[in-house]
Amino acid sequence: MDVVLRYGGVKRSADDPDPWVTKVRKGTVRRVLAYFRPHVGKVTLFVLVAVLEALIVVTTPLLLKELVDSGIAKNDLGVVILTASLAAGLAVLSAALALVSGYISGRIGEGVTYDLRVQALDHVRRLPIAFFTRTQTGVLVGRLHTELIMARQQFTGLLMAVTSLVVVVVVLIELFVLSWLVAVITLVLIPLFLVPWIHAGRVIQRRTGRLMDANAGLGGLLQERFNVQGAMLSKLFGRPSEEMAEYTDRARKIRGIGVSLAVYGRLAFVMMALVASLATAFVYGIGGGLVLAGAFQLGTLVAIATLLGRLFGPITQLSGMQELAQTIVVSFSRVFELLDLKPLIQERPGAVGLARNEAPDIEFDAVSFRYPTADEVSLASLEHLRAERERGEVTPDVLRDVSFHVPAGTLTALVGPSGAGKSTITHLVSRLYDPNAGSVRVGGHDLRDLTFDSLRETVGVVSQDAYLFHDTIRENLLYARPSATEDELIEACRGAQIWDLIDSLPLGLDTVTGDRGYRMSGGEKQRLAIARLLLKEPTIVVLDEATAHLDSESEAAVQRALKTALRSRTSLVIAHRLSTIREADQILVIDGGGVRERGTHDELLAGGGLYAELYHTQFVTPGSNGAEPNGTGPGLVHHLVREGER
Ligand SMILES: Nc1ncnc2c1ncn2[C@@H]1O[C@H](COP(=O)(O)OP(=O)(O)OP(=O)(O)O)[C@@H](O)[C@H]1O
Repeated sequence: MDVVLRYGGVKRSADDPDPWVTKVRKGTVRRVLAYFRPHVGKVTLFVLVAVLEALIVVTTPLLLKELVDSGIAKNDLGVVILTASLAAGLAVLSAALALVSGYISGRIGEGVTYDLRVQALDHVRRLPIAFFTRTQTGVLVGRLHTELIMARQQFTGLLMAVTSLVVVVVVLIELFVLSWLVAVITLVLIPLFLVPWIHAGRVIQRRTGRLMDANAGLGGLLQERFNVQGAMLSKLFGRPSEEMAEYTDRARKIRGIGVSLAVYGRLAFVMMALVASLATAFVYGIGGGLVLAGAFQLGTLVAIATLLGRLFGPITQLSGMQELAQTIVVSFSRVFELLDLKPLIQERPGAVGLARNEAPDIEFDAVSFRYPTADEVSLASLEHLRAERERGEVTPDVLRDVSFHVPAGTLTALVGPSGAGKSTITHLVSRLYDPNAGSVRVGGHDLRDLTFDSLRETVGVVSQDAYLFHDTIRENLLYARPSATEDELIEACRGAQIWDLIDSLPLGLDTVTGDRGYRMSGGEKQRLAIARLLLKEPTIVVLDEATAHLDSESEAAVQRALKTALRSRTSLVIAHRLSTIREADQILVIDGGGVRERGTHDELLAGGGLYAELYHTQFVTPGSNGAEPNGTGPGLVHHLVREGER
């Protein structure tokens, strides 16, 4: 049977949209325990140390008993010194053992969390791009990082609770041996002591869950708004006062929960100390009477009082044990949820590599494609909006029966209206997605038969908005080929027409590009991306030309860089510039998910179809931006876009 738990163990209904609600599947506990298997040696050692610690806890009161009854009462200084020294020695040993058990529990907790984290990171890395397009980054990072840190902390608590269990059992046995009456009274007092503690504990647990929600909410918002693109959008379009009000509101909520948590935390400890003191006073009262009545000696009373002082701490730890265990199971099951997500795109066993020496051709054979639905690729709990999923989302066909051939070493330009499917075609070439019908072949091999490594080496992609890591130019370039020498880096930068700029910077290749490359201009970023591509030396280039207007100097530089990049490679270019379109060996006019026209610029013009019609209205009619002597400007494509939107 499936169990629905709120993070931290409070039950909620199954249809509760709270992101902290997690369905814990049957068998999860066994799966969690499996992670302890490699650490069995350490767990055994930990239990042994716990038993030793418990034995010290119960031995010290016996020494005190001897000190009082055989030393002080019988006026024997030797016994007093011996028992006091032994008690001091045990105290030192106990402190040392506490350190050892802290170390072992840390090693176990960290070890188990490490294993799970590495496994999860490796798995998420393999998930298809569709997963990342659906998932809210902040929530994913939270699950792989923050929640696991929390689980690790709970581990330490749980292992401490194991020590406490041993201590409580041993102390109770000794209490019975010393005085069954006091032991029975203690057993009666324990529930009295536990009720307020458990109540405060539940409130704390609930509010901690709410605090995590609130923190995650603010964290997600900040991640979205404070990255460069978010900050830019908010500066250009944002409503500062409303945004500030939202931050303040969320921060206020966190403050409110934080204060109440501090109060409840303190209250719990005050209550614990109070009940423990009351119980001790009570036991002293009864025990004192029993000593006077001659039922037992003073030393026994001292031993009992000392034992009691050591009983309540471990009991409080034990009371939280179940919730700690539940929290661990829930955090693990949230990671298991990710691990159970099967990557849609996988390398098949026996996949082959492509020969690297010459450029292969590309062939689309009756390809149909629709983007995967949320249910196929992601988890509802990682998506911010779940409306689509709840409505039983169906995704429409984006490509229908697309067939074309890009001969080796030639350039094919894709043009067409916005949303026609051009980018989707390029995604299929780099196998970001697999087609639903038909096949995409490179060098005669279906992409699904090739190894990922081989495909990555063969296909190089330059997107419109080139992504750069927040690192130096050098590191960004080396990402494509870590073994590249300084000379190779410079040569690639020269080929990409970016070397003069880099050379003029005070730090040269060691200049930091800024978050997502925001310190570079659009043209510079694209040229850096081209340099990265040149270093990688792919035999197929997939390029999405920038639509943004560059100044004529950058424009010319990008064009020259592209010439180098595309030379003797098989190229598929989403073309936005007339110069590229004119130079293409073949133009495919994509419309409504299919190839509407195909041919060279001259053939298509001569054919008098849509392309020709658009070319004439856009470039030849009086008053248009016309002849475009340098062949730049996205006029034709923009016109095609408008046509597609009509
Ligand atoms: N990740 C995605 N998930 C679902 N649908 C998508 C996704 N990406 C694109 N689409 C849809 O697929 C269709 C084709 O999009 P695509 O990006 O291929 O068009 P395009 O021709 O490249 O357009 P543009 O010139 O505006 O970039 C569009 O209707 C788009 O909304």
